[in-house]
Order: sequence, then structure tokens, then C-alpha cells
Amino acid sequence: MAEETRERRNSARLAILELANMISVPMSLNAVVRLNVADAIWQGGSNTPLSRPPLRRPGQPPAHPPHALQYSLTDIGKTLVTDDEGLSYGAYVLQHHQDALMRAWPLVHEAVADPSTEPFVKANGEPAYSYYGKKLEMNGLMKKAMSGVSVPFMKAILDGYDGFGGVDRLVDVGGSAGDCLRMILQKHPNVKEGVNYDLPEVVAKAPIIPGVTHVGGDMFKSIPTGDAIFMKWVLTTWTDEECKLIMKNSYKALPAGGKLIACEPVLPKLTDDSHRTRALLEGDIFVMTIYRTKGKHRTEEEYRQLGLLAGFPHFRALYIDYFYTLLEFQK
Ligand SMILES: C[S@@+](CC[C@H](N)C(=O)[O-])C[C@H]1O[C@@H](n2cnc3c(N)ncnc32)[C@H](O)[C@@H]1O
Repeated sequence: MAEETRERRNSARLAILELANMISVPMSLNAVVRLNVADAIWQGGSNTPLSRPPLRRPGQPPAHPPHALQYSLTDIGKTLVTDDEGLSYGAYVLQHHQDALMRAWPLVHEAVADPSTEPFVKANGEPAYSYYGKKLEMNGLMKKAMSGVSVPFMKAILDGYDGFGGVDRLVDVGGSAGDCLRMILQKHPNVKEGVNYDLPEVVAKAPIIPGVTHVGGDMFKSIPTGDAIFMKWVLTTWTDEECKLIMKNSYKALPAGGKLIACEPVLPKLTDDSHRTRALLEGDIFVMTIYRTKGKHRTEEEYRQLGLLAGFPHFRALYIDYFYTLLEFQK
């Protein structure tokens, strides 16, 4: 066999071994979060390298500290450090790896062959959100995971977006613990009234936030009226038909000229191998496995079309954040 062919074959074999073993990456990350390694190293900002003796063979004495391995946090590690508000990206990692979610993953091939198969439902007997709602711990972890990712995002959005002017009453559909509303109200005193609208079991455990009323309900049936509607990370998890229904209910709840301000991960027209595109495409498979087989990450054009079908004649997309795109639909 020619040297070049051998090299290519060996490199393909190494690549497939790496792919097969890749589960050790998220599972090690899971262990790092559970062991609270990031906080142990960070120690209030000192980023003190954590030492431990290198692995040694039985019978050998432990190495002395000068030979010890040292670990300190990279920028990625720092996303797992608990901040002043008790948040980090750690809860998002743990949320993804809960038993009920893990049970759905080996069924992805069935959903590929037959898109009417819902892997999470097949594995657990009911859809993810109603399943979380019945389990106190899962419900709590989901809310913590959403807060951990949403609070840093909202800081970027509130610095870069000025569309809340003239809004007195703002409804956050699928607002979870109400963090997004809390931050919007703090930054924009003109927003006097916030309505955090989510499933009854979710709002039942939401914290008291001045100016915010928690309202339990189902966005597929109706949405409370407001001068504007905010919605973050909601449309992605549903099919086109379901998105149209949510958006039509939003349209009905808005006055003429009112805006539906949605923040969603939006796919680029052309894919590349950047971190952003990889995170988006991996998230697409996550949505398909855990929420709806026909739920998906969409392109800007797909969102524009959904908006038109729901009745919104005006649309613009703002790329303020590294991951989410702000989609403004105006009545
Ligand atoms: C991915 S989370 C996003 C939470 C929050 N907007 C954020 O970004 O941090 C989706 C939210 O939609 C809520 N949700 C799911 N089905 C719903 C329904 N039928 N009516 C209202 N809210 C719903 C979930 O409970 C959850 O809080």
C-alpha cells in the first residue's frame, strides 16, 4: 500500500476512534461541574492553580510538589465559576445530562427514519416540559440552567438594543424564573409592568420580583396582552406549525405597531467550522432529540417567513450577541 494511502487510512481510523470515545468529553465536563472544580480553583478571583500529585505506579513514593501537575482556569473554565448572583453555565451542563435526557439519545436514529417519533417521549412516556413539570428537582435545575445562560446574554442585549422605548406593559412568554424581565425592568424604568408567562408549574416556584407578575398558562391557547412581547429561546424547540400558533397568539395580544421581540439561535446561510456554527448545529440535534423531532434551529429567512404567515408585515434581525439573534416582528 502506498505511504500516502496508509497515512490517510490511519488518520481516518484515529478520527473514528476519537469520535467513538468523544462521550468522555461531556461526561468529564459533567464530573468537573459536579465536583465544583471551577470554584475550587477560582477562589474569588485568585485563579490559584490546583495541585495534585501526578499518577504514580504502586510502590513508588508520591512526587514532591515541584513535580506536581498544576491546573488553573482558562476562559472556558471561567464560565463554570459561580458568580455573585449564584449563577454559572454549570447548571446548563448538568441539565443536559440528566437521566431522562440521556435515555432519549440512543433513539435519535428512529427519529431520523421516522420524524413522527419523538425520542424523549418514547424514552420517558411524555414530552420534556410536562416531564420536568412533575419533577421538582428537574424543574429547579431547568430554571437554574436558563438563568445561568440568560443573565449574561441579557446584559449584552440590554447594552445593544433600544427597542423597549414606549413599552409600558411587557409580557415575557416562556420567561422561566423571570430573570430576563427583571433585567429589562431595571434597565428601562418606562416598563412599569412585567408579566412573566410560563407553564403553571414553572411560575408556581418563580421568585418574587418587584414589578413582575407571574402568570401561569399555555402559550398555545392564549397569551396575555401587552404593549410588547418578549420571548427568548422558545420558538426553537417547536415545529413550524407550533411556532405559527405561538406567533399568531402573540399577534392577537399586541396593539397595532406592537412588537414581538424574540431571541433565538439563528443558523448562518452557509455553514463553516466556527465555534458558533458548531454550537448551533449541535443544538439543532439536541432540540430534535429532547424537544420536538421537527423542532429546529432556523435561518433568518425561515423566521421572516414564519412572521409573515403569523401576520407580522415588518421584520428585522439584529446580531447583537455571539449566540442568539434578536428577531423583531412588528404588527
Ligand atoms: C428553553 S426555556 C427558555 C426560558 C427563558 N425564556 C430563557 O431564555 O431563559 C423555554 C421555556 O418555555 C416554557 N414553556 C414550554 N411550554 C410552554 C407553554 N405551552 N406555555 C408557556 N410556556 C411554555 C418552559 O417552561 C421554559 O421556561
